[in-house]
Amino acid sequence: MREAIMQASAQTANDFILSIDALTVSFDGFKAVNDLSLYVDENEIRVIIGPNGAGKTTVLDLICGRTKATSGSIRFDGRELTRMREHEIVHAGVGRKFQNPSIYEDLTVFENLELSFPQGRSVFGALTFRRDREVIERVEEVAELIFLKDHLNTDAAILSHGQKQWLEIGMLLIQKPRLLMLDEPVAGMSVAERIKTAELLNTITKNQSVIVIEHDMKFVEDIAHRVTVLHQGKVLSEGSMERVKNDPKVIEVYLGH
Ligand SMILES: Nc1ncnc2c1ncn2[C@@H]1O[C@H](COP(=O)(O)OP(=O)(O)OP(=O)(O)O)[C@@H](O)[C@H]1O
Repeated sequence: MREAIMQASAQTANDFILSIDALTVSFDGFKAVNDLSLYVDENEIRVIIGPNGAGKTTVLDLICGRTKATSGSIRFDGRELTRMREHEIVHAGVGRKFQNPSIYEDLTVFENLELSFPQGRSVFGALTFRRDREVIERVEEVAELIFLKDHLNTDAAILSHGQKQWLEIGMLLIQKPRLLMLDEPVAGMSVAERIKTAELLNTITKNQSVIVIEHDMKFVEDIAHRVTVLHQGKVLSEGSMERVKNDPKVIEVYLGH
């Protein structure tokens, strides 16, 4: 662990797409994230696991600017995120998906994706912009990635729970984030949908990095390049799934239950 941090610190910040150093957030004196350091490579899938209340969601909230750090640094693509506002962080290339899908149920799959196309977010309203070839091609490309190419004209309301989750991932992908953060993306999905979601994440990390919070260990094994185990706001263990699942400290506080 110490070795990994020393190795990480020996590299320059630019070697990582995301470098978190000595990050702390205190809520009325309670440190939900406590002197945390975490480094994510380009095109890496990092999975964060840990018991309830370990600070996993808070870390994502800090990265996307929803929660402000008490101290420490979050550098993304060479920029300091702790001083930026939420929308500036989105523009810098960080996409975040929450647990419950927030799609427009009364619009079709095509329209949901079109709405999320960056140029669609004009003051004149997303639905009025011209459906030029670039938008249509990008929507179709993303729909194929998220397994919804044959459902472009389907109302989002009648999609399965898993398809809704994919649609929301697609709405983030269309903005080409360099870092995508997903909070329990396969919760409530069927086994077949979980397998396809793993396939989707493995495909997209050819071009971007992904951080996933997950409790489903089979899914973690299928996707993780590296796993970070959080406990009481700190890194308890980090490395390959194999290494982490055999770490006695991890078994004691998390996997053994
Ligand atoms: N805004 C807040 N104000 C006060 N306490 C908070 C706030 N946000 C989080 N906490 C506390 O910080 C701790 C970490 O919460 P967090 O939601 O990050 O944990 P988690 O690892 O994501 O847990 P879970 O697996 O249950 O989602 C918890 O004790 C939580 O109650």
